[in-house]
Amino acid sequence: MSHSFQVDLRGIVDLLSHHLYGSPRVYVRELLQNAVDAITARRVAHPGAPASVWIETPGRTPDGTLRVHDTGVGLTEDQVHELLATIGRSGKRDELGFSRQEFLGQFGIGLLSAFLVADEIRVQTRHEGAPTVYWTGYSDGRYAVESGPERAEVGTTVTLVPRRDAADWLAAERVVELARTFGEMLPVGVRVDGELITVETPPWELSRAELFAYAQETFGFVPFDVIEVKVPEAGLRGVAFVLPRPANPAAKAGHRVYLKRMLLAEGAEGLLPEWAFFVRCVIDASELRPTASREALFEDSLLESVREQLGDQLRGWMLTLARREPQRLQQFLSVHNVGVKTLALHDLEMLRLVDEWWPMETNMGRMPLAEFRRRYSTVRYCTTVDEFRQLAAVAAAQDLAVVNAGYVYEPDIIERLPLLDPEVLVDRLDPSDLATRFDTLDPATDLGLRPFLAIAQRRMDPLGCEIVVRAFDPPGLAALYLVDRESTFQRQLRETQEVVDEVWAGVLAAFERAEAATRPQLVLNHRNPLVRRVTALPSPELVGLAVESLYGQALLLGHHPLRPADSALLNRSFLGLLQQAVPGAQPEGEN
Ligand SMILES: Nc1ncnc2c1ncn2[C@@H]1O[C@H](COP(=O)(O)OP(=O)(O)OP(=O)(O)O)[C@@H](O)[C@H]1O
Repeated sequence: MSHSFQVDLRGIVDLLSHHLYGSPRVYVRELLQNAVDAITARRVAHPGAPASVWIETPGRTPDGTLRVHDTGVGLTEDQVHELLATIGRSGKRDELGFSRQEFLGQFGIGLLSAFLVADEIRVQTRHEGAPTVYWTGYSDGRYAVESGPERAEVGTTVTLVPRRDAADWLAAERVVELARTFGEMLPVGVRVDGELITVETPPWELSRAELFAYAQETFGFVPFDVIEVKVPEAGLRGVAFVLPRPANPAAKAGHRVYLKRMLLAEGAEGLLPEWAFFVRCVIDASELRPTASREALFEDSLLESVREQLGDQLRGWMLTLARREPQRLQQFLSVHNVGVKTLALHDLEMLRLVDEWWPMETNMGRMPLAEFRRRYSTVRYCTTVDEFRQLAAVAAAQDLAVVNAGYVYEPDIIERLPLLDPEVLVDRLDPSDLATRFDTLDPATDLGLRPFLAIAQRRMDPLGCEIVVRAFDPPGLAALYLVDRESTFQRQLRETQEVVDEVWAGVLAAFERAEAATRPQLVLNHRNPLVRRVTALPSPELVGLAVESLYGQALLLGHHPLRPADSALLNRSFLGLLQQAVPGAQPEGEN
């Protein structure tokens, strides 16, 4: 023997209100949607049939109910039983059960959302050639069908008897606001208490000049540019507004999405590729699907294809700008370079665009990488801003052109340049290579410095640093602390070993190299007058203090991390020098 499921309507309404819909506000959307669909259905058979929807709010009706009237197709008594009173049954599917493309609704649950704000829903409806039917549904699951006076016109009136605690949701002001939010782009005129809330022209049909005004009114900014977008296979048309200010790449870009001209979401995600965070879109699509709550786009292969095509269109806009208005492209890049750089990591065209147009900081002035290559052939670069700041002037003085690739994605972009042209040479600057370009001293001077170097090296030994004296420009720079990449790695390795347990420390030890091969260098500049005086100091104690101070200053200048031993040294050398400098202090060796 077979039985039918029993449905507890209260449970279903609870499910809808707490788990499906974000807020009771959606009741306005669902009622508007049903009214518009009914008009669409009627116009299939009678294209000239009247098409209007009007809402009366409780303040305007004699019994304090909210009424939604439409001139749609109406329902017969049989349809009322089948469609209104059966949850999950929709008149908007074809014989095979597929949702029909011309309608907004598809799930057969929308009307239930009225129970979020009403205890009782009344439907008075007349289908062409059939008597008027009166249906009343209660939130406890009962419903009644009756006959009554004939409606003058074909169509439907849905009446909501407000639930006491939901009266706010039905107040005139709120209803106008919600009807406008959801329905202002609908192709059918909608009035609330006599006021027309639908717009004459939707944004995707506005002229360029009007679009700038629209963006200002809707989003509160004057866009950098407006881009028309289109994906015919999804019945999608719309506009992308380029933000005039940088957007946070981590913040999800939300777009105003309409499906068949009904608002789906003001902050819909997933419409554009993630990198396209520099635009806000307003689009309408007839073929994209909503989730059941109608608050987000359903993720399917069509949405994926839309994302790809919209991404192509935005990329195309940038490339056209590069060709026709390079100045404007540079302005755009100065605002949105992070987005474009992200794109350049995956896309050769974008890489080319960054290469040609994005002015990078270099120690020879700002210029795009392409120009840098034309002038200096090899793209030599620093990977941190600190390293660049420390070495830029010294490198320039040795005629070594260096790019500051210390900002996000720049090293990866530079490393990808050979994909554009295999001839391109890129080279990450190893600071210790710089020292090989410095001049060595003549043998006599070198010999004379031996005693000084012996004392200085003893002071540097506990710090694991090698001291050398070279001559280099600019003469104003007394000392440089140079760490090659390998020793930076080794230092990090040692620091990690100190904090991990024994097993890991053992594993990491396998990577450790002999210390001497990779010691950082403190390079003193013999062209600097102060350094020359320091090398000539008679007192070993003073030499030690001076060398320690130069070491500390070089560390600070290069923004190198200070270990506890370095901080202690800085402190000691500063106080030591102070003692030497302040008259009346204890003489050397008596402390
Ligand atoms: N104003 C109306 N005029 C004519 N028929 C209506 C009206 N409102 C509802 N109906 C009928 O009742 C059915 C159920 O409506 P309901 O809003 O619950 O679901 P739906 O619109 O089909 O789908 P969805 O859940 O996606 O909104 C509709 O398919 C339609 O046939």
